[in-house]
Amino acid sequence: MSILRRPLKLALVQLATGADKSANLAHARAKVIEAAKAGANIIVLPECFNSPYGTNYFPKYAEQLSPPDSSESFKALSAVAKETSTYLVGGSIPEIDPSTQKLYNTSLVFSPTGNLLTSHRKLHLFDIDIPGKITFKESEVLSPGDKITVFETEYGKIGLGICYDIRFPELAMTAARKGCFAMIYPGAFNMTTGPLHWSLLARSRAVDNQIYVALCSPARDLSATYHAWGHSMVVNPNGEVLEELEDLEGVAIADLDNDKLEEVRRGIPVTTQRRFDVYKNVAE
Ligand SMILES: NC(=O)CC(=O)C(=O)O
Repeated sequence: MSILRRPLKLALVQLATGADKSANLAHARAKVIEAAKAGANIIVLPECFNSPYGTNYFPKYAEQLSPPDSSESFKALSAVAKETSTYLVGGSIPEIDPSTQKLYNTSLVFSPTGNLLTSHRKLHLFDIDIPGKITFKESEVLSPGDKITVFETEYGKIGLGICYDIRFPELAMTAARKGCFAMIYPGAFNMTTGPLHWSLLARSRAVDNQIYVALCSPARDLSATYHAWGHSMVVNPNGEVLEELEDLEGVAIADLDNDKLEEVRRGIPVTTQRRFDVYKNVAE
């Protein structure tokens, strides 16, 4: 059976965001509607699309996601998924768990009827220190998630990670082995790691697993404290970039189909040549 059951249009909304949450939500709604009008079936928003990205902002912008009525962002995302009858990968937002007071970087995914399909809490926290360039420590305020996220759509299964999660090939590999045709990562690389690794990692995860990979960034805002790299992109199972934006706001739309996936897997059959008898347990 095909792992991508029928062709689809995937849209990445590289959103220009600011400090006003309600304005960000309204703007996201307008861009999702624009993408849907262009024929998109699955639409993706960026990491931290309703707030600036930075450890000092997470507590201020955090929302409780249960019950859903308590979250302005949950309601807005669900409503626009339903209004446009599209699958919506709602980027990520800072979440607070009211029972533990812990904060998470969380992505919500909605079905075309506006129902929550799944949520993913960023598994690997972005803690880096590159002297003279960038120091960022999400773990000072955030807690990590503890599960792999794969969701079912009428097109097939999709794996979900957030930004830094892409640096861990085990996650994409596990999702691919569960039958996913794509990995989607809302993300916000920066002016140091963006040029170095953004495209390389997207293409690597695609080639490793012979799947589609999509990365969706906020647009770059030089007045913000964190300068996002932008360059939202869709890569095919051969590691070729199908669509890529620059740094400004925009919508990238790519056509995904099973023929390409099968052609790549037939041509270079690594998917069926794995030697799990030799590397049974990569965690050893
Ligand atoms: N922002 C992130 O989570 C990750 C990132 O910028 C990087 O890995 O580089």
